[in-house]
Amino acid sequence: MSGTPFVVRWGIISTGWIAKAFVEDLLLDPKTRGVHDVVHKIVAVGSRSVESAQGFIDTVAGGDKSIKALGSYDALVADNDVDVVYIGTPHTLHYDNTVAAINARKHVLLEKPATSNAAEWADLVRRAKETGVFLMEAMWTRFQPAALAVREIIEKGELGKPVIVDADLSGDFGVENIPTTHRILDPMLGGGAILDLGPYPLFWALHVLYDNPSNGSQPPSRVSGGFVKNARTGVDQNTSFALDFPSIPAQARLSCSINVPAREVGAIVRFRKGTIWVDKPIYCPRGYRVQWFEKEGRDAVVREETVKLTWEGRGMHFEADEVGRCLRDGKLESAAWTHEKTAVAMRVFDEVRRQGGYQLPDGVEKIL
Ligand SMILES: NC(=O)C1=CN([C@@H]2O[C@H](COP(=O)(O)OP(=O)(O)OC[C@H]3O[C@@H](n4cnc5c(N)ncnc54)[C@H](OP(=O)(O)O)[C@@H]3O)[C@@H](O)[C@H]2O)C=CC1
Ligand SMILES: O=C1OC[C@@H](O)[C@H](O)[C@H]1O
Repeated sequence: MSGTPFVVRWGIISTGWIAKAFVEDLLLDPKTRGVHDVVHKIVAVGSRSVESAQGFIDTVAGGDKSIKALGSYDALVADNDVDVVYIGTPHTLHYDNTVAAINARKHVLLEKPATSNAAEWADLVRRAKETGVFLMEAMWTRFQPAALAVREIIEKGELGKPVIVDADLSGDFGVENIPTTHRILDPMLGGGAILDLGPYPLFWALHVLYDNPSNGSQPPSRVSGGFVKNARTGVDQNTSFALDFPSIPAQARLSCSINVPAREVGAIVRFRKGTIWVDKPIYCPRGYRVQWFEKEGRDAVVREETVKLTWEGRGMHFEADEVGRCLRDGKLESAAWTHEKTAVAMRVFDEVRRQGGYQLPDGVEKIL
């Protein structure tokens, strides 16, 4: 492919675990994944302390002197060389950090879950549109090869319509021993399974069912959820939620837990004429298996295919490339992971928390 690649000039907010993982992927040469139209440049890293920003640049970016170390998030969003801000702070800070970035007229990619609740997200979308900046939740799974392949299989129609999506994401965070101020346990930081892990089982449901042509972009007609709470802080610990999509008709049965490891099979999509098993971890599957049945209602397997996918890096660069292309093309929203999909997700989380009786402490949600 010829032509000069579009340069995306990133400013990074925070220096925690995910910021490191994202930046490591940004630093990979896009050509290693066959991408020639977009390149990524890290312009600045903003942290609550300048030492942490510099330490991050030293350890993650080899001390690259062209990257500015900034001692506040305000300085980061004010930097004239930054086009788009990546936000990797804990969930309940996403809203304020994004408002600051939008007010500084920066485009934004913000980590999942987008916000603490649906009202905050709706407000961010309104602000981004009014200001004319791009905004996307960093649902990286949507842009990875496995999600694209599953979409293609469904569109071919050989398996018929999806009937059941069964997906779980769990992780054992050692909840008995970690400090109660850890982001997975602290209600002030939106702790618990639903907001941290829930976005991924929900992603597979939205990708397969909400986005299914027979659904006509209808949100789930019913959300039924429940959970066991963590004894130390009261955040949701073992959580399940079911979503009905009557126009298909289909149902998603989803779950997430913070005190057991991920199960062997990540997501299972069941059709009348076959099944797709998505490998774990469901946030970044590097393979899947498909079975075709003899005919509808007969589960004799006539064909089976196991696919393994490989790429360099973790897989966050795929979403970064999408951001670059949207900015290059002057789009304010990704057609693949739209504002509305994030809105549906946030409404589901609100409803599951409401049914389970998990209210964030007063003042955490900036808009109710
Ligand atoms: N897409 C994915 O695969 C993943 C996404 N995430 C998402 O990323 C977000 C952050 O998670 P993670 O990186 O694991 O968290 P970490 O605790 O590792 O990092 C969070 C960073 O946010 C900054 N921060 C600002 N205010 C606070 C505060 N009050 N308490 C703690 N940190 C603060 C700090 O950076 P500084 O000191 O530089 O200001 C800190 O290092 C979450 O929303 C999570 O859902 C997390 C893991 C994987
Ligand atoms: O997004 C995530 O994916 C991986 C999990 O381990 C992490 O807690 C979560 O934030």
